[in-house]
Amino acid sequence: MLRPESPATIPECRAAIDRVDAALATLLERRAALAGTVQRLKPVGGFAGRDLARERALVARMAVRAPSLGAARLAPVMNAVIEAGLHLAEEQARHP
Ligand SMILES: C=C(O[C@@H]1C=C(C(=O)O)C=C[C@H]1O)C(=O)O
Repeated sequence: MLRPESPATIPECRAAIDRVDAALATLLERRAALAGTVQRLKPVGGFAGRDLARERALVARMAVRAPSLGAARLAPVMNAVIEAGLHLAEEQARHP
């Protein structure tokens, strides 16, 4: 995890945001790889095997760690993340 910072100027804030985005990109890449492995292991992978109950549960767990955003704001973010992973997995299944 990145250590918390309290930047005071716009350039400092933007530099701190860029550091967070770099960490997010690394985590998103790792997440997509793990979610892709799950798609290959599930009896029905990809969009056809979507598990909305699990998606709601992971959003609820994340909301505990991100209380300002809360589940309602995290849900569309994670929906986009999950769908990006499913699109990638389906593409990789078509072109291994
Ligand atoms: C990864 C899975 O497949 C899908 C993708 C998910 C995800 O990216 O977190 C969650 C649930 C499923 O819709 C899974 O079933 O665990």
